[in-house]
Amino acid sequence: MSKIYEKAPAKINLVLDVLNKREDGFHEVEMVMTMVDLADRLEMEELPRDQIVLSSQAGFIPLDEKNLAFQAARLIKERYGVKRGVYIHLDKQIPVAAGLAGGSSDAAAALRGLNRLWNLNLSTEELETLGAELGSDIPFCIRGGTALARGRGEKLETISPPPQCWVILAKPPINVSTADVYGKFRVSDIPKHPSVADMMGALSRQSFHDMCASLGNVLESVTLNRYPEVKQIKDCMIKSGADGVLMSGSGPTVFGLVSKEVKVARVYNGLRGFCKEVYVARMLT
Ligand SMILES: C[C@@](CO)(OP(=O)(O)O)[C@H](O)COP(=O)(O)OP(=O)(O)OC[C@H]1O[C@@H](n2ccc(N)nc2=O)[C@H](O)[C@@H]1O
Ligand SMILES: Nc1ncnc2c1ncn2[C@@H]1O[C@H](COP(=O)(O)OP(=O)(O)O)[C@@H](O)[C@H]1O
Repeated sequence: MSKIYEKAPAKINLVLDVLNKREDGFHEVEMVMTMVDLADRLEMEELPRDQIVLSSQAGFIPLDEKNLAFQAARLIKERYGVKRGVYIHLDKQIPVAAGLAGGSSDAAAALRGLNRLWNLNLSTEELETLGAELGSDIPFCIRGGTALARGRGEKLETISPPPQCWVILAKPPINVSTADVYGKFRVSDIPKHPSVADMMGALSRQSFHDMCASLGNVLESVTLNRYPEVKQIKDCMIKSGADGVLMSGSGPTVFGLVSKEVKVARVYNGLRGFCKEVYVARMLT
C-alpha cells in the first residue's frame, strides 16, 4: 500500500500584538507569522480496518485523542464520511509546548496528507476552515509561507517572505501553557504595541536590518516576568551578537536572527552553557 509523507515545520511569530479580549474568551490578535526549517515529519498509510492509529518515536507526547494529529484525522474522517482507517507515524523534532506550534503543524500536515490519501479534493481554504475548529494556529500551518494573521489567528493574508537568514532557537526546560499566558495577559499593561505595518514594510523591502528592528511580542510581558530564564536567554543571545531576538508565541522558546554564517557559532556556543535545547534553522522562504 502506498505511503504519504508530509512535513510539519515550526512557526515563529515575528510580530505578536494583542488588541483586546473578546466575549468568547479568545484574544483579538495581529501577528506576522513565518515558518522555519525545523520540522516534524508525518508518514501516513491506509489501514485495512476503520481505525486511526498513531505512533511516534517521542515518548513525551500523547498518542491518543489528545494528540492534535489524531484529532485532525478524526475530524476530516467524520466530516467527509470516510469509512477507511489510517496509520500515522509522527517523527517529532519540534520541541513540545514551546511556542513553535508543533502540535498545530502536525494537525495541519495530517489534514493535508489525508486530503491526498483519501482523494477528498478539498481546497486549501476548506482545509483551513476545518483546521480552525481544532486550534487558532492551524489555518496558518496549513497555508504555510508568511502571513499576517488576524481574528484569533485564523484570518490570514499571505505577505512577502522574510529575507533569508539564520534562526537560532533556544528552549529552556519549562513547559508553557498558551491558555495560562493569555489568561494572565492584560492589554492595559502594554506600554507600546509593536507595529505590524513596520514589519510588513521591512519584509516587502527585504530589509534584514528593518525586520530585526520591527520584532515585537506583547506576550513577552507575561512569560519573561514569570520565567526569568527566558529573559536570561534573550540577554545572552543579544550579548553574543544576534541581530534580532524575540520570544516566539506564548514562549518559552526564544529565537535569534543572524544574517552572517560566521556569527551563528558564536550565538550557539554562547547559549550552550545554560540551555540544552538549542537548534539552528533557516527561514522557509
Ligand atoms: C500564542 C500563539 C501565537 O501564534 O501560539 P503558541 O504560543 O501557542 O505557539 C497562538 O495565538 C496560540 O494558538 P493555539 O495554540 O492554536 O491556541 P488555541 O489552541 O486555539 O487556544 C488555546 C487557548 O489560548 C487562548 N487563546 C488562543 C488564541 C487567541 N487568539 N486568544 C486566546 O485567548 C484561549 O484561552 C485558548 O483556550
Ligand atoms: N502532535 C503533537 N505534538 C506536540 N504536542 C501535542 C501534539 N498533540 C497534542 N499536543 C499537546 O499540545 C500541547 C501544546 O503543544 P505544542 O503544539 O507543541 O505547543 P505550542 O502551541 O506552544 O507550540 C502539549 O501540552 C502537548 O501535550
